[in-house]
Amino acid sequence: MFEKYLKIREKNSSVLLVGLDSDYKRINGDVFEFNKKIIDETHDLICGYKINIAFYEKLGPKGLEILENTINYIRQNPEIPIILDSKRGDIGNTAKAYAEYYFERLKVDSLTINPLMGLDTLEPYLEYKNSHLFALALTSNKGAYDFEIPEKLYLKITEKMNNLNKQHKNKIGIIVGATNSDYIKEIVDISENMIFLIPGIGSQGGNTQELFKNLNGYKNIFINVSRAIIFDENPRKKAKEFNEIINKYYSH
Ligand SMILES: O=c1ccn([C@@H]2O[C@H](COP(=O)(O)O)[C@@H](O)[C@H]2O)c(=O)[nH]1
Repeated sequence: MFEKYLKIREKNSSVLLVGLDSDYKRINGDVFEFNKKIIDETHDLICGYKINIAFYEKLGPKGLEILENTINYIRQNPEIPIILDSKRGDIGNTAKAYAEYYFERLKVDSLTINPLMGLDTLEPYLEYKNSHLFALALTSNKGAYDFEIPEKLYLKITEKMNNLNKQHKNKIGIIVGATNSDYIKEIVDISENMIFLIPGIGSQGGNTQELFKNLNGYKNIFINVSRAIIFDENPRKKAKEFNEIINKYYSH
């Protein structure tokens, strides 16, 4: 996934990660056709797609079929990284079951995980040769102020993930929210090569200029935008606009 990321970032001059949070309640018609249109309109402007599994699980078996069809459709262009946002975290035996579905059957490039239960819960995923994980570190919601920020968990998680990333040769990244970007400075200081997956720009109101000030030139980033692109009346135009704003601050 790391190599794929570097290649497409350069090819498309983009760090934009479009989120397929395709809530059927906001879609008139077929969810797969909706995704297909977004992918057709944006594939040359993006650095990857993030698919949040919640919007597919809530449709039951049909939703999982749409999820698989969407992944297969994106995979027709094997250069594009696919991140499954499932925020899993469980004991090894259960993590192994998740890993089988995500990496053997769906064959996604990366998965979001919740590292709260400890490093042993990540091992089943890392056994796969080409697997990659994004660990929640500093989330974009106000609840980040309940535990992550006051207990400095975001720094402890970053430190552990940075070490793990060195051991596992770029198979780990972290999630850091643009809405709490003041704390990103400290994260940058202790991160070496990990990719940051950054949600919070767009519908959640994160400030792009502030974010880049705090990133202080850190290069390995994905900036996720979901609702503000996919539910716009012109997703291609919107994706271009986000890309332009981001590229005002990001030098490729
Ligand atoms: O801290 C986090 C972790 C994950 N997310 C996810 O990112 C997208 C954001 O969607 P928008 O529509 O651009 O707000 C969504 O899938 C979240 O579950 C996050 O927002 N914050």
